[in-house]
Amino acid sequence: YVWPSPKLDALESLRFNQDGHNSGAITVFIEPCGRYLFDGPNVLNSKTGRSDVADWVRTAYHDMATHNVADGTGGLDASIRFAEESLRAENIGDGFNNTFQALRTIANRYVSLADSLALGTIVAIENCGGPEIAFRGGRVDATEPNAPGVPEPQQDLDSHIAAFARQGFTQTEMISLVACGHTFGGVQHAAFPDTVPEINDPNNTQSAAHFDSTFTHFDNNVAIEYMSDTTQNPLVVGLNDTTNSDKRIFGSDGNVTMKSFADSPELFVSTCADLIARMLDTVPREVELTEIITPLRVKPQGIVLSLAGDTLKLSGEVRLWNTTADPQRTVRLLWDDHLGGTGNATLTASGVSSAVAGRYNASWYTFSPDPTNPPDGLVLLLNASAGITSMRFVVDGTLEDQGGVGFAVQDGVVYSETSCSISQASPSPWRMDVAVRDGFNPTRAFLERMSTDSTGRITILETDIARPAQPVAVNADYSIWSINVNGTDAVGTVFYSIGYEVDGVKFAGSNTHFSGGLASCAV
Ligand code: HEM
Repeated sequence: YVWPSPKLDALESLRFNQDGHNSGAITVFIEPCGRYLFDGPNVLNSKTGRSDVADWVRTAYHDMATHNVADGTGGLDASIRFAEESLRAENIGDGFNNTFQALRTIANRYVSLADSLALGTIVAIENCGGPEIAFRGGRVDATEPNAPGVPEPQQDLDSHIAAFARQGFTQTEMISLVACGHTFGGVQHAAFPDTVPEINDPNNTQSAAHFDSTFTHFDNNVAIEYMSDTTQNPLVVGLNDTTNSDKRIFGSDGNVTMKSFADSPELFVSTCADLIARMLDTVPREVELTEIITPLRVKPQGIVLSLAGDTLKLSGEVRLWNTTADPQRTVRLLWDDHLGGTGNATLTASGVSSAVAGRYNASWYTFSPDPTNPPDGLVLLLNASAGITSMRFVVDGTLEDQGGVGFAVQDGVVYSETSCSISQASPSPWRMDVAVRDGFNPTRAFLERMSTDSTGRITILETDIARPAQPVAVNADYSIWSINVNGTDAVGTVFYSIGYEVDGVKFAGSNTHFSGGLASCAV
């Protein structure tokens, strides 16, 4: 895709900025793989017998398992967040709540809760020994619970085959997908007291009986231990044969599939990569997923423009995919302006990141002319009359301009540094000044504020900024539109971006502002 595309940019960042610079939003919960959210931030390897990875993978399956291929209902749509669904007997346990407590933090206006569940599952599996999994975005959060339909261990083989067929999977795929999932985690005493006894182990305080000996990591031990009769899988060797669903499922083709997985880790890896991707891409019929998201080779990030008098301040970074730090590399930014001119700056290395358990690396460069000297050294100063229309990069002499289209930048509506604090009351009212470029002619400008609706979906509330009858010119090229932010809207924890509409097309603000640090309007 071509940058900028706010939704794909946001999904791509979560997908591919996994560790290191500008990353960690997901991996903080699953590195190391023995982490468990309910332990709090200081415990690296849980002594509960639980892990976030296992909770997320199980949540993804249970959320998807409501799908009905015949009528296209159900699927991965975060409907399991509704208490009515998560409290059903088929969804016993606190793992679903745990999962959304963590992954809700990465959801935003571009990333639905369902996409965050898919992203979390993929990033967790990739970083805990598993394969790279193709990711598509665009899942839509359900507004109500789905019909029941998650398989339960006491059900017979025929009903499991029928349940997976309804979800869109053959019997062989059922065997495989259960093995791919049950390489993580186990069965807990609290949820299944008749299947799993209490064991009073200080290193397994929730008495979890694990499916294989490497329960925080993806590997084919679930198959090796099953085939060699050394398995402790409580759904295979449980005392109550009625709940030995893995035994019935794994053995249902004479162990052909499980033997093939025990014999070939490569086959297990490739089969699971395909089936987990299909599981995550099983969505209600009306949902259209994006293409598989691949990393942009050169990607600007965090581009911010603001106006201060006759100067436009530009800050941001660029990520060079598939590169490592290299002091010899030179990266230059060229920007084209409204007057037909071009500016340029040499960028400074700002960090490195990695993804998919270190299989990919990226290096980052900041636009800051002098990163060690804030605040002035952090921004490039552009002449406001000339402005900016698009960017290009030159990496070691090679032009990077997205095949000639450049990296478009919009300077028609920007935050103005004349924004100010009206009073020190608490919450303290403030005035947001928005600078609108003469001739840009937006039909509307508005404040955007992230909110959640009654079903927990992220929405954007808009407040129109009135077009002034007599616009105040801030310089020869920009006029100010203002809005006062008062009352509870002005509390310092509420952040606003600036949206606008041109020729019937809405543009979202990319960076946020709040009352903190503003000078007094009176001065
Ligand atoms: C017939 C199908 C299935 C049955 C009957 C089944 C049954 C179970 C049961 C009883 C548990 C214990 C839950 C608890 O104690 O809270 C469990 C855990 C788990 N299941 Fe399944 N499962 C099935 C399919 C799957 C599939 C297809 C996946 C994913 C691809 C999956 C992933 C998991 C994971 C990761 C856990 C561990 C959760 C943890 O340790 O917190 N399961 N499953």
